[in-house]
Amino acid sequence: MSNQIIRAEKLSKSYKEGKGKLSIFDSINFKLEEGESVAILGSSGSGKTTLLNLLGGLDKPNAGTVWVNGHDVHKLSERKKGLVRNEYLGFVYQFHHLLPEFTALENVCMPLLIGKTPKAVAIEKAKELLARVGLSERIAHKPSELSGGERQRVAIARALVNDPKCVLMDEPTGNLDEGTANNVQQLIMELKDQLKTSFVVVTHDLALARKMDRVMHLEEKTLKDITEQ
Ligand SMILES: Nc1ncnc2c1ncn2[C@@H]1O[C@H](COP(=O)(O)OP(=O)(O)OP(=O)(O)O)[C@@H](O)[C@H]1O
Repeated sequence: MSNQIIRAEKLSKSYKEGKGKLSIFDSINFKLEEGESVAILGSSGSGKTTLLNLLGGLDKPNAGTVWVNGHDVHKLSERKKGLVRNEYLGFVYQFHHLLPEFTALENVCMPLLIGKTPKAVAIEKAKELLARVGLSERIAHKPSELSGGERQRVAIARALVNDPKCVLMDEPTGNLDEGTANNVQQLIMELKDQLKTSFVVVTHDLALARKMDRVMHLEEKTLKDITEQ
């Protein structure tokens, strides 16, 4: 039997616009199996970030259902939704969203400490992840003392520290120069090959998208599988 990490059915999203509404998409379906990677492409403003936020339980749809590992996320209380997110999902954003006053190590520890993991265990796990992304020498640096690519590596380590079933990435290479973007792209590909984690990657980068198991295109309010095109 297939093991679906994320399933979305008949998702619709619109925003209020004056007296009317701005419809972003209508009745979208999406599914992601364990270990599978999916890229979401689409022009600017087509709703990619909005879709990712709905899949991750960060924003509510106007209609439709999202299940994360079988949990109907938008029916859960905020507290339970937070627990489901923390247990099953990791997030990487275009702008790393690291906490500026904390070191790389402390930033990566944070999801574990929120999940009540003992501090010594959290530190060991965070060090292991920082080594995996090639930052053993930078664990005591604060975000302002790291390069853009290094910050994004810390953000990826933080997203993985809870052993999530799935990592949702919103333009993870979008804010980086070409060389650094290639470097981070390479890391994502290594992690995809080494780990059992599923990935959903919103990107404008066709080369990165083509390396995922499936490629989806969000356009004119619908989501199409274009893997074979
Ligand atoms: N909170 C909001 N209120 C009103 N409109 C919004 C809101 N958030 C997003 N939008 C609109 O929804 C549309 C989709 O935005 P979204 O950020 O999902 O697009 P995107 O495909 O990720 O774009 P980009 O590639 O430029 O990041 C845009 O037209 C945007 O202006």
